[in-house]
Amino acid sequence: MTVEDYLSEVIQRDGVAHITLIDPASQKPEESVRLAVAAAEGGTDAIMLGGSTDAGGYLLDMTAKMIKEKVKLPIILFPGNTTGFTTSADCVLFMSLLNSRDPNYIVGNQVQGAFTLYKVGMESIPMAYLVCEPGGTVGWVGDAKILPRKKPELAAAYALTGKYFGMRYTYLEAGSGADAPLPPEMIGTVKHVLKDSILIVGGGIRDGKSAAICAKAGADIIVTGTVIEKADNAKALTAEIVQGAKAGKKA
Ligand SMILES: CC(C)=CCC/C(C)=C/CC/C(C)=C/CC/C(C)=C/COP(=O)(O)OP(=O)(O)O
Ligand SMILES: O=P(O)(O)OC[C@@H](O)CO
Ligand SMILES: [Mg+2]
Repeated sequence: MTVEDYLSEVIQRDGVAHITLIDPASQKPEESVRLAVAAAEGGTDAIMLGGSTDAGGYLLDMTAKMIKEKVKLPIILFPGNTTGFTTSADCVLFMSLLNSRDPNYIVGNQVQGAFTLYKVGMESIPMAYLVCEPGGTVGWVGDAKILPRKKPELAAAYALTGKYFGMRYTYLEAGSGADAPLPPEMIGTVKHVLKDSILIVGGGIRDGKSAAICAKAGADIIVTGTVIEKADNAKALTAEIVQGAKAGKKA
């Protein structure tokens, strides 16, 4: 089964899926494996690997291989540039930062990576990546024209543009470690125009309650990274966030 079909099944079954983001550059591969195992035990649905600085290469490759040995969940690449590719994963989010001012993040990195992807034949999912306020490191690195939280219709216009380009996923990003998750009004406005297209929401989600709010507002997939990397008990916190999201969707 493709990763895309697997995630669609999870969303069909539970209303929402949860993905754990691990930045291979933030810790040694052994520590990333420990986090991935804890997240899997806590009920996450997939592992995503990526970072906006020092995005890939040897550490990414080692981390993906070692996680694959211990965790049965799909490993999805979330590349900051072409170094974010490794054949040791199952799928890549082939994304365009649509609200970037830098053509390299809209299409340039993708052109550089296209033939690698063609030759290895890895599954890829076309995705509109939209960086919203505050935007964090990725907003700076990706030279984004940050989408204001109080103007959800601007984010919705970008999301529709991605959809009309044929992108099946849209990722509404507040930036890793954002003080607060994106407002439900923004998530709801974007999901309203996307209809059946998949909406990922991430950045600043730290507990079950905020995961529930994002899911109820319209997120199909919730991503958490920073909190899990910093948690004393990554398994328990993942379980709280996963259960919060899934219960929130049904509420
Ligand atoms: C498809 C290909 C080959 C490349 C895509 C290139 C694009 C569009 C990149 C977008 C801009 C960018 C730098 C994205 C990185 C996304 C990412 C992995 C962010 C999250 O990483 P964390 O480690 O949580 O946070 P940091 O930002 O602190 O690293
Ligand atoms: O690290 P956090 O704040 O959970 O953000 C996750 C993800 O949206 C970052 O790309
Ligand atoms: Mg990082």
